[in-house]
Amino acid sequence: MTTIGTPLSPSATRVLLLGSGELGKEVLIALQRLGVETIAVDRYENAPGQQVAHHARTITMSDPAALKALIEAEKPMLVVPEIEAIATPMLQELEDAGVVRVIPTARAARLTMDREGIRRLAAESLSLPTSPYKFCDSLAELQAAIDGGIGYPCVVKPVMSSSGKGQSKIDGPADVQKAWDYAMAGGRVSHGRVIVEGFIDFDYEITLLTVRSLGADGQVQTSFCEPIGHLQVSGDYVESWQPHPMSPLALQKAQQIAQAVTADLGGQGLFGVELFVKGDEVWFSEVSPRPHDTGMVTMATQWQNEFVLHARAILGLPVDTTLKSAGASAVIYGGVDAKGIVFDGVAEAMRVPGADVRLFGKPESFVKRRMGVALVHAKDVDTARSRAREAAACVKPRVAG
Ligand SMILES: Nc1ncnc2c1ncn2[C@@H]1O[C@H](COP(=O)(O)OP(=O)(O)OP(=O)(O)O)[C@@H](O)[C@H]1O
Ligand SMILES: NCC(=O)N[C@@H]1O[C@H](COP(=O)([O-])[O-])[C@@H](O)[C@H]1O
Ligand SMILES: [Mg+2]
Repeated sequence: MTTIGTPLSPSATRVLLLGSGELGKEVLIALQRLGVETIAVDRYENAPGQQVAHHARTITMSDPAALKALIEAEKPMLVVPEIEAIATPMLQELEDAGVVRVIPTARAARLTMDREGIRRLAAESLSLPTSPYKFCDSLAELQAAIDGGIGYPCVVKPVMSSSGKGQSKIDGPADVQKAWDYAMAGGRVSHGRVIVEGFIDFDYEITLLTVRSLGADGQVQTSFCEPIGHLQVSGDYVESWQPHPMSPLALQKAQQIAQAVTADLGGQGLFGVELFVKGDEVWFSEVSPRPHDTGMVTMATQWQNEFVLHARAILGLPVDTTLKSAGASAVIYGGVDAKGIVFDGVAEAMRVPGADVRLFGKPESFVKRRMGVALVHAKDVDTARSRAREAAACVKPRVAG
């Protein structure tokens, strides 16, 4: 039975988020609405989620000692990782010692923290279809992996990175050195290791949001949201839409893959399972054991968006993954390198039929930093996509003053 206490009192249900960017901010809002006491942690001050939580803490989350000290001091009921770059072996230690429960599990956070853990689990332990791949620790190893079977074109990524940071496509021998150097500069934590993957020439790619929640019988049950289609540029998402049409066979395979990988990772919560699809063929790409950036579209399309679903699932509450409307999201990038920027054109964006805008409130903008998102609901996905692009284009970030 789920019991929720009163925030800021001895009975409080305390939840600590490790990472408080745009995704964490919405999870925190969902938790606040349920009367949960929230602690928002990030690597820098005034992160989006820190602006809406009861408490804000700033630490180096990849430092095991700092992480342990924080969790022991805060004594949360649940620790919810929101980003990959966390000292996950320490989370595992604390979970094993019974100090905290990690969402969905410490093992899931550890395996998905870098590309190697989750790829080996999916391809080698669960025998799920993936692109061919090799892990390499030097430029020479990278070249040997390509020559030894991965071939061209291929994709190189730092083992620890997200949102496409340090990722590039190699079309031929002339690109190899550049891809290696770019990966070395782009990882979240300095690591000399990369994955090189054979390029999958997919028709489309989706995120299948998958929820592990408790049923009335107290057993974990798995539910799926409608597939989310998305468009990525340089490994970073720029547009997403829901529902994405799929053949019955491809959808069935996608759900089977999502079921297998989330069941193995275990625990309760929402997962973003990334899949490539060509005809009826489906490949597993990766999984986030937490809300997914492309899933921001669910703020416009579902009765319970992905953040509400995550909050409810982790607390043992029932979930409903039903679609409310077709819709789309389009990313608003910073466009400038500056602190304390301002946004013009928000009203114009909101005048686009069915449109809404989220500005994340990040204290510092970079040209390619995601600062906001346009969300649109419409009668069909094509209309929603063009309106979301139109709304996002109305918003013009600039240096203040
Ligand atoms: N093997 C591949 N074949 C074809 N395209 C690929 C391959 N690997 C990655 N991509 C493209 O690059 C995108 C980003 O890759 P991936 O999801 O591995 O990176 P990421 O940095 O983890 O991104 P995010 O954190 O946003 O999920 C994919 O969504 C896909 O569009
Ligand atoms: N693909 C993963 C993803 O979208 N993660 C989201 O981006 C934030 C980091 O943004 P930042 O790099 O701008 O600080 C994370 O905190 C999370 O909300
Ligand atoms: Mg991805």
